[in-house]
Amino acid sequence: MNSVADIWTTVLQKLQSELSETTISTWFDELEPVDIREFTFYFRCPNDFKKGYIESLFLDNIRAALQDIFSHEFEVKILDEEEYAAFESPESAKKTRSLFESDDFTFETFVVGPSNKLAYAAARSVAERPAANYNPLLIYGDSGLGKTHLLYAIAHLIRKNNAKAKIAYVKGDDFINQFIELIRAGRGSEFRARYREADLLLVDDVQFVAGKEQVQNEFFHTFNTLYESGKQIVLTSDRPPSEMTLLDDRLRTRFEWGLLADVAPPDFETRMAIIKNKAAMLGMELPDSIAGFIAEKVTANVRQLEGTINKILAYKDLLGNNVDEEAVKRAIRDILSKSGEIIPTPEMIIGYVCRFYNMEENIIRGQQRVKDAVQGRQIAMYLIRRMTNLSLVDIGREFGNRDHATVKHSIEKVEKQIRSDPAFAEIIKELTTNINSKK
Ligand SMILES: Nc1ncnc2c1ncn2[C@@H]1O[C@H](COP(=O)(O)OP(=O)(O)OP(=O)(O)O)[C@@H](O)[C@H]1O
Repeated sequence: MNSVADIWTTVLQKLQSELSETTISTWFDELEPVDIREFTFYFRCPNDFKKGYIESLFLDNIRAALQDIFSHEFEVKILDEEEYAAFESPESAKKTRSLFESDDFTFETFVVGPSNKLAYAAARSVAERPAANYNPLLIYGDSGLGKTHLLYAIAHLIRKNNAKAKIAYVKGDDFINQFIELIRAGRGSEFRARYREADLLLVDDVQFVAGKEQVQNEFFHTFNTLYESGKQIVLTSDRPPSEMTLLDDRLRTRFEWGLLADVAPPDFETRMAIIKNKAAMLGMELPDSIAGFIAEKVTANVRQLEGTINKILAYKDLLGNNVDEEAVKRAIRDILSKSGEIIPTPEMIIGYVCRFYNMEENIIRGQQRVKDAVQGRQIAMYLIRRMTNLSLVDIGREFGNRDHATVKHSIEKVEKQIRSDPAFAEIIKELTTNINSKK
Protein backbone atom coordinates (compact mmCIF):
# COMPACT_ATOMS: atom_id res chain seq x y z
CA MET A 1 0.00 0.00 0.00
CA ASN A 2 2.09 2.88 -1.25
CA SER A 3 0.35 5.31 -3.47
CA VAL A 4 -2.12 7.87 -2.15
CA ALA A 5 -4.75 6.16 -4.30
CA ASP A 6 -4.15 2.87 -2.45
CA ILE A 7 -4.38 4.56 0.90
CA TRP A 8 -7.61 6.24 -0.12
CA THR A 9 -9.06 2.89 -1.18
CA THR A 10 -8.27 1.53 2.27
CA VAL A 11 -9.84 4.57 3.92
CA LEU A 12 -12.97 4.09 1.84
CA GLN A 13 -13.17 0.45 2.90
CA LYS A 14 -13.05 1.55 6.52
CA LEU A 15 -15.71 4.20 5.95
CA GLN A 16 -18.06 1.51 4.67
CA SER A 17 -18.63 0.36 8.22
CA GLU A 18 -19.98 3.80 9.19
CA LEU A 19 -21.55 5.22 6.04
CA SER A 20 -23.97 3.76 3.56
CA GLU A 21 -22.83 2.80 0.09
CA THR A 22 -25.10 5.48 -1.39
CA THR A 23 -23.62 8.15 0.83
CA ILE A 24 -20.13 7.16 -0.20
CA SER A 25 -20.87 6.98 -3.89
CA THR A 26 -22.88 10.21 -3.85
CA TRP A 27 -20.45 12.36 -1.94
CA PHE A 28 -17.01 10.94 -2.57
CA ASP A 29 -17.17 10.30 -6.30
CA GLU A 30 -15.53 13.61 -7.20
CA LEU A 31 -12.96 13.51 -4.41
CA GLU A 32 -9.55 12.76 -5.83
CA PRO A 33 -6.62 11.91 -3.54
CA VAL A 34 -3.70 14.14 -4.47
CA ASP A 35 -0.85 13.83 -2.05
CA ILE A 36 0.24 13.29 1.55
CA ARG A 37 2.61 15.89 2.95
CA GLU A 38 3.64 16.14 6.57
CA PHE A 39 0.68 14.15 7.84
CA THR A 40 -1.79 16.13 5.81
CA PHE A 41 -3.84 14.25 3.26
CA TYR A 42 -4.67 16.50 0.30
CA PHE A 43 -7.66 15.91 -1.91
CA ARG A 44 -8.94 17.73 -4.93
CA CYS A 45 -12.65 18.34 -5.34
CA PRO A 46 -13.87 20.36 -8.33
CA ASN A 47 -17.43 20.41 -7.00
CA ASP A 48 -17.63 23.18 -4.40
CA PHE A 49 -20.90 21.98 -3.01
CA LYS A 50 -19.66 18.45 -2.41
CA LYS A 51 -16.43 19.85 -0.99
CA GLY A 52 -18.36 21.93 1.57
CA TYR A 53 -20.59 19.01 2.38
CA ILE A 54 -17.70 16.63 3.00
CA GLU A 55 -15.91 19.25 5.07
CA SER A 56 -18.89 19.79 7.31
CA LEU A 57 -19.83 16.15 7.73
CA PHE A 58 -17.14 13.61 6.96
CA LEU A 59 -13.75 15.06 7.85
CA ASP A 60 -13.77 13.41 11.26
CA ASN A 61 -14.53 10.01 9.72
CA ILE A 62 -11.66 10.36 7.25
CA ARG A 63 -9.24 11.54 9.95
CA ALA A 64 -10.22 8.67 12.22
CA ALA A 65 -9.71 6.11 9.43
CA LEU A 66 -6.26 7.54 8.69
CA GLN A 67 -5.35 7.46 12.36
CA ASP A 68 -6.46 3.85 12.42
CA ILE A 69 -4.27 2.93 9.49
CA PHE A 70 -1.14 4.85 10.46
CA SER A 71 -1.54 5.23 14.24
CA HIS A 72 -0.83 8.90 13.77
CA GLU A 73 -2.99 12.00 13.67
CA PHE A 74 -3.70 13.39 10.22
CA GLU A 75 -5.05 16.64 8.86
CA VAL A 76 -7.29 16.51 5.83
CA LYS A 77 -7.37 19.32 3.30
CA ILE A 78 -9.71 19.44 0.34
CA LEU A 79 -8.56 21.73 -2.45
CA ASP A 80 -10.94 23.46 -4.81
CA GLU A 81 -9.77 24.02 -8.36
CA GLU A 82 -8.10 27.31 -7.57
CA GLU A 83 -6.25 25.87 -4.59
CA TYR A 84 -5.33 22.78 -6.54
CA ALA A 85 -3.76 24.87 -9.31
CA ALA A 86 -1.73 26.71 -6.68
CA PHE A 87 -0.84 23.44 -4.96
CA GLU A 88 0.47 21.93 -8.17
CA SER A 89 2.16 25.07 -9.41
CA PRO A 90 2.16 27.88 -6.90
CA GLU A 91 2.65 30.61 -9.44
CA SER A 92 0.26 29.39 -12.03
CA ALA A 93 -1.36 32.36 -13.67
CA LYS A 94 -4.23 30.09 -14.62
CA LYS A 95 -5.19 29.84 -10.98
CA THR A 96 -8.77 30.98 -11.15
CA ARG A 97 -9.76 30.10 -14.67
CA SER A 98 -12.02 27.28 -13.66
CA LEU A 99 -13.97 29.51 -11.31
CA PHE A 100 -14.96 31.81 -14.12
CA GLU A 101 -15.95 28.85 -16.20
CA SER A 102 -18.08 27.43 -13.42
CA ASP A 103 -21.81 27.97 -13.78
CA ASP A 104 -22.29 28.29 -10.04
CA PHE A 105 -21.49 31.98 -9.70
CA THR A 106 -23.21 33.77 -12.53
CA PHE A 107 -25.75 36.57 -12.87
CA GLU A 108 -28.34 33.89 -13.55
CA THR A 109 -27.79 32.20 -10.18
CA PHE A 110 -27.75 35.50 -8.26
CA VAL A 111 -31.05 36.37 -6.58
CA VAL A 112 -31.77 40.09 -6.83
CA GLY A 113 -33.65 42.04 -4.18
CA PRO A 114 -33.71 45.57 -2.78
CA SER A 115 -30.58 44.90 -0.71
CA ASN A 116 -28.35 44.14 -3.69
CA LYS A 117 -30.07 45.46 -6.79
CA LEU A 118 -27.75 48.43 -7.29
CA ALA A 119 -24.65 46.25 -6.99
CA TYR A 120 -26.19 43.68 -9.34
CA ALA A 121 -27.16 46.25 -11.97
CA ALA A 122 -23.75 47.91 -11.80
CA ALA A 123 -21.94 44.57 -12.04
CA ARG A 124 -24.03 43.59 -15.07
CA SER A 125 -23.44 46.88 -16.75
CA VAL A 126 -19.69 46.56 -16.21
CA ALA A 127 -19.68 43.03 -17.59
CA GLU A 128 -21.69 44.01 -20.66
CA ARG A 129 -19.76 47.20 -21.39
CA PRO A 130 -16.39 47.10 -19.58
CA ALA A 131 -14.89 50.48 -18.73
CA ALA A 132 -17.79 52.31 -20.37
CA ASN A 133 -19.74 53.51 -17.35
CA TYR A 134 -18.45 52.72 -13.91
CA ASN A 135 -14.73 52.51 -13.51
CA PRO A 136 -13.76 51.43 -10.96
CA LEU A 137 -16.80 49.66 -9.58
CA LEU A 138 -16.46 49.07 -5.85
CA ILE A 139 -18.92 46.71 -4.19
CA TYR A 140 -18.88 46.79 -0.42
CA GLY A 141 -20.75 45.13 2.42
CA ASP A 142 -20.47 42.59 5.19
CA SER A 143 -19.31 39.03 4.79
CA GLY A 144 -21.37 36.45 2.91
CA LEU A 145 -23.60 38.86 1.01
CA GLY A 146 -22.58 38.03 -2.55
CA LYS A 147 -19.67 40.35 -3.36
CA THR A 148 -17.40 37.56 -4.61
CA HIS A 149 -20.32 35.97 -6.43
CA LEU A 150 -20.79 39.20 -8.39
CA LEU A 151 -17.06 39.42 -9.18
CA TYR A 152 -17.11 35.89 -10.58
CA ALA A 153 -20.30 36.66 -12.50
CA ILE A 154 -18.61 39.65 -14.15
CA ALA A 155 -15.59 37.53 -15.09
CA HIS A 156 -17.85 34.74 -16.33
CA LEU A 157 -19.79 37.01 -18.67
CA ILE A 158 -16.73 38.85 -19.94
CA ARG A 159 -15.03 35.54 -20.64
CA LYS A 160 -18.14 34.31 -22.42
CA ASN A 161 -18.24 37.39 -24.64
CA ASN A 162 -14.51 37.40 -25.26
CA ALA A 163 -12.67 34.15 -24.74
CA LYS A 164 -9.33 35.92 -25.05
CA ALA A 165 -9.96 38.57 -22.38
CA LYS A 166 -7.11 38.66 -19.88
CA ILE A 167 -8.74 38.51 -16.49
CA ALA A 168 -6.72 39.00 -13.34
CA TYR A 169 -8.47 38.06 -10.12
CA VAL A 170 -6.75 38.43 -6.79
CA LYS A 171 -7.67 38.73 -3.15
CA GLY A 172 -6.25 41.77 -1.39
CA ASP A 173 -4.12 39.69 0.98
CA ASP A 174 -2.79 37.51 -1.88
CA PHE A 175 -1.82 40.67 -3.74
CA ILE A 176 0.30 41.60 -0.73
CA ASN A 177 1.87 38.15 -0.41
CA GLN A 178 2.66 37.86 -4.09
CA PHE A 179 4.10 41.36 -4.10
CA ILE A 180 6.42 40.57 -1.20
CA GLU A 181 7.43 37.18 -2.62
CA LEU A 182 8.11 38.25 -6.17
CA ILE A 183 9.76 41.57 -5.36
CA ARG A 184 12.02 39.80 -2.87
CA ALA A 185 12.91 37.21 -5.51
CA GLY A 186 13.81 40.00 -7.96
CA ARG A 187 10.80 39.17 -10.15
CA GLY A 188 8.97 42.49 -9.83
CA SER A 189 8.42 42.76 -13.59
CA GLU A 190 6.59 39.43 -13.58
CA PHE A 191 4.35 40.67 -10.78
CA ARG A 192 3.65 43.93 -12.64
CA ALA A 193 2.90 42.18 -15.92
CA ARG A 194 0.41 39.91 -14.19
CA TYR A 195 -1.77 42.81 -13.15
CA ARG A 196 -0.89 45.74 -15.37
CA GLU A 197 -1.47 43.85 -18.60
CA ALA A 198 -4.93 42.63 -17.65
CA ASP A 199 -8.07 43.64 -19.53
CA LEU A 200 -10.08 43.23 -16.35
CA LEU A 201 -8.72 43.48 -12.84
CA LEU A 202 -10.83 42.04 -10.02
CA VAL A 203 -9.62 42.60 -6.48
CA ASP A 204 -11.57 40.89 -3.72
CA ASP A 205 -11.28 42.35 -0.21
CA VAL A 206 -9.21 45.31 -1.30
CA GLN A 207 -9.33 46.72 2.26
CA PHE A 208 -6.30 44.56 3.06
CA VAL A 209 -3.96 46.79 1.05
CA ALA A 210 -4.70 49.74 3.36
CA GLY A 211 -1.89 50.67 5.71
CA LYS A 212 0.88 48.85 3.79
CA GLU A 213 2.88 51.63 2.20
CA GLN A 214 4.76 49.81 -0.55
CA VAL A 215 1.81 47.67 -1.46
CA GLN A 216 -0.43 50.72 -1.71
CA ASN A 217 2.14 52.39 -3.92
CA GLU A 218 2.29 49.36 -6.20
CA PHE A 219 -1.47 49.16 -6.28
CA PHE A 220 -1.71 52.86 -7.09
CA HIS A 221 0.48 52.42 -10.18
CA THR A 222 -1.35 49.27 -11.24
CA PHE A 223 -4.62 51.14 -10.92
CA ASN A 224 -3.39 54.11 -12.95
CA THR A 225 -1.91 51.99 -15.72
CA LEU A 226 -5.13 50.06 -16.18
CA TYR A 227 -7.41 53.03 -15.78
CA GLU A 228 -5.49 55.13 -18.27
CA SER A 229 -5.54 52.39 -20.85
CA GLY A 230 -9.30 52.03 -20.52
CA LYS A 231 -9.35 48.72 -18.66
CA GLN A 232 -12.09 47.86 -16.20
CA ILE A 233 -11.32 47.57 -12.51
CA VAL A 234 -13.73 46.00 -10.02
CA LEU A 235 -13.06 45.96 -6.30
CA THR A 236 -14.85 44.54 -3.31
CA SER A 237 -14.38 45.43 0.32
CA ASP A 238 -16.02 45.02 3.68
CA ARG A 239 -16.58 48.76 4.03
CA PRO A 240 -16.76 51.90 1.89
CA PRO A 241 -13.48 53.76 1.19
CA SER A 242 -14.51 56.53 3.62
CA GLU A 243 -14.26 53.95 6.41
CA MET A 244 -10.87 52.57 5.38
CA THR A 245 -9.00 54.70 7.84
CA LEU A 246 -5.52 53.54 6.88
CA LEU A 247 -6.03 53.87 3.16
CA ASP A 248 -3.77 56.24 1.27
CA ASP A 249 -5.79 59.32 0.23
CA ARG A 250 -4.80 59.04 -3.43
CA LEU A 251 -6.19 55.51 -3.49
CA ARG A 252 -9.32 56.55 -1.61
CA THR A 253 -10.12 59.22 -4.20
CA ARG A 254 -9.53 56.75 -7.01
CA PHE A 255 -11.74 54.11 -5.39
CA GLU A 256 -14.46 56.75 -5.26
CA TRP A 257 -14.07 57.86 -8.89
CA GLY A 258 -16.45 55.30 -10.28
CA LEU A 259 -19.44 53.80 -8.58
CA LEU A 260 -19.75 52.64 -4.98
CA ALA A 261 -22.48 50.03 -4.58
CA ASP A 262 -23.31 48.34 -1.31
CA VAL A 263 -24.78 44.93 -0.60
CA ALA A 264 -26.85 44.67 2.58
CA PRO A 265 -28.41 41.63 4.23
CA PRO A 266 -31.34 40.45 2.11
CA ASP A 267 -34.89 41.21 3.21
CA PHE A 268 -37.43 38.49 3.97
CA GLU A 269 -38.71 38.06 0.40
CA THR A 270 -35.19 37.86 -1.03
CA ARG A 271 -34.20 35.33 1.64
CA MET A 272 -37.21 33.23 0.67
CA ALA A 273 -36.22 33.39 -3.00
CA ILE A 274 -32.61 32.48 -2.21
CA ILE A 275 -33.66 29.53 -0.05
CA LYS A 276 -35.98 28.20 -2.73
CA ASN A 277 -33.38 28.71 -5.44
CA LYS A 278 -30.60 26.99 -3.55
CA ALA A 279 -32.86 24.11 -2.59
CA ALA A 280 -34.02 23.71 -6.19
CA MET A 281 -30.42 23.72 -7.40
CA LEU A 282 -29.82 20.79 -5.06
CA GLY A 283 -32.88 19.00 -6.31
CA MET A 284 -34.81 19.51 -3.07
CA GLU A 285 -38.29 20.93 -2.83
CA LEU A 286 -39.02 22.89 0.33
CA PRO A 287 -42.60 23.65 1.35
CA ASP A 288 -43.30 27.38 1.81
CA SER A 289 -43.82 26.93 5.53
CA ILE A 290 -40.31 25.51 5.96
CA ALA A 291 -38.67 28.07 3.66
CA GLY A 292 -40.50 30.80 5.59
CA PHE A 293 -39.35 29.39 8.90
CA ILE A 294 -35.71 29.48 7.77
CA ALA A 295 -36.10 32.96 6.29
CA GLU A 296 -37.46 34.22 9.59
CA LYS A 297 -34.63 32.79 11.66
CA VAL A 298 -31.57 33.17 9.46
CA THR A 299 -31.32 36.83 8.65
CA ALA A 300 -27.71 37.92 8.68
CA ASN A 301 -26.21 36.65 5.45
CA VAL A 302 -26.55 34.33 2.51
CA ARG A 303 -23.70 32.05 3.50
CA GLN A 304 -25.70 31.08 6.60
CA LEU A 305 -28.76 30.43 4.47
CA GLU A 306 -26.72 28.15 2.23
CA GLY A 307 -25.23 26.39 5.24
CA THR A 308 -28.70 25.75 6.65
CA ILE A 309 -29.94 24.25 3.40
CA ASN A 310 -26.87 22.05 3.06
CA LYS A 311 -27.44 20.75 6.57
CA ILE A 312 -31.08 19.99 5.89
CA LEU A 313 -30.09 18.08 2.80
CA ALA A 314 -27.54 16.16 4.84
CA TYR A 315 -30.13 15.12 7.43
CA LYS A 316 -32.51 14.11 4.72
CA ASP A 317 -29.89 12.08 2.97
CA LEU A 318 -28.27 10.54 6.00
CA LEU A 319 -31.22 9.88 8.24
CA GLY A 320 -33.90 9.47 5.63
CA ASN A 321 -35.79 12.24 7.43
CA ASN A 322 -38.70 14.13 6.06
CA VAL A 323 -37.90 17.79 6.15
CA ASP A 324 -39.97 18.77 9.14
CA GLU A 325 -39.67 21.72 11.48
CA GLU A 326 -37.57 19.72 13.95
CA ALA A 327 -34.92 18.91 11.33
CA VAL A 328 -34.86 22.54 10.26
CA LYS A 329 -34.47 23.75 13.83
CA ARG A 330 -31.57 21.40 14.29
CA ALA A 331 -29.95 22.59 11.08
CA ILE A 332 -30.28 26.21 12.15
CA ARG A 333 -28.86 25.42 15.58
CA ASP A 334 -25.88 23.70 13.95
CA ILE A 335 -25.19 26.67 11.73
CA LEU A 336 -25.46 29.04 14.67
CA SER A 337 -23.08 27.06 16.79
CA LYS A 338 -20.46 26.83 14.04
CA SER A 339 -17.60 29.08 15.11
CA GLY A 340 -17.86 32.61 13.85
CA GLU A 341 -21.34 32.13 12.45
CA ILE A 342 -24.07 33.92 14.29
CA ILE A 343 -27.31 35.57 13.53
CA PRO A 344 -27.36 38.86 15.36
CA THR A 345 -30.60 39.72 17.07
CA PRO A 346 -31.57 43.22 18.23
CA GLU A 347 -31.01 42.06 21.84
CA MET A 348 -27.49 40.95 21.02
CA ILE A 349 -26.62 44.16 19.20
CA ILE A 350 -28.05 46.33 21.96
CA GLY A 351 -26.11 44.21 24.47
CA TYR A 352 -22.81 44.85 22.68
CA VAL A 353 -23.43 48.59 22.40
CA CYS A 354 -24.37 48.76 26.10
CA ARG A 355 -21.19 46.96 27.05
CA PHE A 356 -19.18 49.32 24.89
CA TYR A 357 -20.72 52.38 26.57
CA ASN A 358 -20.91 50.69 29.92
CA MET A 359 -24.57 51.44 30.40
CA GLU A 360 -27.74 49.59 31.31
CA GLU A 361 -30.00 48.25 28.61
CA ASN A 362 -33.04 50.13 29.90
CA ILE A 363 -31.17 53.40 29.45
CA ILE A 364 -30.38 52.77 25.81
CA ARG A 365 -33.89 51.52 25.10
CA GLY A 366 -35.48 54.33 27.10
CA GLN A 367 -35.96 58.08 26.79
CA GLN A 368 -32.87 59.54 28.49
CA ARG A 369 -31.18 62.37 26.60
CA VAL A 370 -27.68 62.18 28.14
CA LYS A 371 -24.98 62.22 25.47
CA ASP A 372 -23.76 58.61 25.68
CA ALA A 373 -27.28 57.24 25.80
CA VAL A 374 -28.27 59.21 22.72
CA GLN A 375 -25.20 58.18 20.78
CA GLY A 376 -25.37 54.55 21.92
CA ARG A 377 -29.03 54.41 20.92
CA GLN A 378 -28.29 55.85 17.49
CA ILE A 379 -25.45 53.41 16.93
CA ALA A 380 -27.57 50.47 18.04
CA MET A 381 -30.34 51.52 15.65
CA TYR A 382 -27.83 51.84 12.83
CA LEU A 383 -26.31 48.43 13.51
CA ILE A 384 -29.68 46.72 13.82
CA ARG A 385 -30.74 48.22 10.52
CA ARG A 386 -27.53 47.10 8.84
CA MET A 387 -27.26 43.66 10.35
CA THR A 388 -30.80 42.33 10.71
CA ASN A 389 -33.26 43.68 8.16
CA LEU A 390 -35.75 44.81 10.76
CA SER A 391 -37.85 47.64 9.35
CA LEU A 392 -37.60 51.17 10.77
CA VAL A 393 -40.92 50.63 12.53
CA ASP A 394 -39.69 47.35 14.08
CA ILE A 395 -36.50 49.04 15.23
CA GLY A 396 -38.50 51.88 16.78
CA ARG A 397 -40.41 49.27 18.76
CA GLU A 398 -37.15 48.05 20.33
CA PHE A 399 -36.52 51.56 21.63
CA GLY A 400 -39.69 52.46 23.51
CA ASN A 401 -41.90 52.71 20.42
CA ARG A 402 -40.05 55.53 18.74
CA ASP A 403 -41.54 56.38 15.35
CA HIS A 404 -39.85 55.45 12.09
CA ALA A 405 -38.82 59.04 11.25
CA THR A 406 -36.82 59.23 14.49
CA VAL A 407 -35.11 55.94 13.70
CA LYS A 408 -34.35 57.08 10.15
CA HIS A 409 -32.89 60.35 11.43
CA SER A 410 -30.70 58.49 13.96
CA ILE A 411 -29.37 56.13 11.32
CA GLU A 412 -28.59 59.00 8.97
CA LYS A 413 -26.71 60.79 11.74
CA VAL A 414 -24.51 57.75 12.30
CA GLU A 415 -23.92 57.38 8.55
CA LYS A 416 -22.89 61.03 8.33
CA GLN A 417 -20.50 60.74 11.25
CA ILE A 418 -18.94 57.59 9.80
CA ARG A 419 -18.13 59.56 6.67
CA SER A 420 -16.63 62.53 8.49
CA ASP A 421 -14.94 60.97 11.52
CA PRO A 422 -12.45 58.12 10.96
CA ALA A 423 -12.15 57.31 14.67
CA PHE A 424 -15.91 56.94 14.91
CA ALA A 425 -15.91 54.80 11.76
CA GLU A 426 -13.36 52.56 13.43
CA ILE A 427 -15.62 52.12 16.49
CA ILE A 428 -18.53 51.08 14.28
CA LYS A 429 -16.30 48.66 12.40
CA GLU A 430 -15.07 47.16 15.64
CA LEU A 431 -18.57 46.73 17.03
CA THR A 432 -19.68 45.10 13.77
CA THR A 433 -16.73 42.73 13.78
CA ASN A 434 -17.30 41.81 17.40
CA ILE A 435 -20.97 41.11 16.87
CA ASN A 436 -20.20 39.06 13.76
CA SER A 437 -17.53 37.04 15.46
CA LYS A 438 -19.38 36.45 18.72
CA LYS A 439 -16.55 37.96 20.77
N1 LIG B 1 -28.10 37.23 -3.87
C1 LIG B 1 -27.59 36.01 -3.90
N2 LIG B 1 -28.12 35.04 -4.64
C2 LIG B 1 -27.62 33.79 -4.65
N3 LIG B 1 -26.55 33.40 -3.95
C3 LIG B 1 -25.96 34.32 -3.19
C4 LIG B 1 -26.43 35.66 -3.12
N4 LIG B 1 -25.65 36.35 -2.27
C5 LIG B 1 -24.71 35.48 -1.83
N5 LIG B 1 -24.89 34.27 -2.38
C6 LIG B 1 -24.11 33.05 -2.11
O1 LIG B 1 -23.66 33.13 -0.75
C7 LIG B 1 -22.33 32.64 -0.64
C8 LIG B 1 -21.45 33.72 -0.05
O2 LIG B 1 -21.35 34.78 -0.99
P1 LIG B 1 -19.95 35.48 -1.36
O3 LIG B 1 -18.82 34.53 -1.20
O4 LIG B 1 -20.09 36.12 -2.70
O5 LIG B 1 -19.90 36.55 -0.20
P2 LIG B 1 -18.93 37.77 0.05
O6 LIG B 1 -19.79 38.98 0.17
O7 LIG B 1 -17.86 37.81 -1.01
O8 LIG B 1 -18.32 37.40 1.46
P3 LIG B 1 -16.81 37.54 2.02
O9 LIG B 1 -16.57 38.99 2.19
O10 LIG B 1 -16.87 36.78 3.31
O11 LIG B 1 -15.92 36.90 0.99
C9 LIG B 1 -21.90 32.23 -2.05
O12 LIG B 1 -22.05 30.85 -2.19
C10 LIG B 1 -22.85 32.97 -2.96
O13 LIG B 1 -23.08 32.27 -4.16
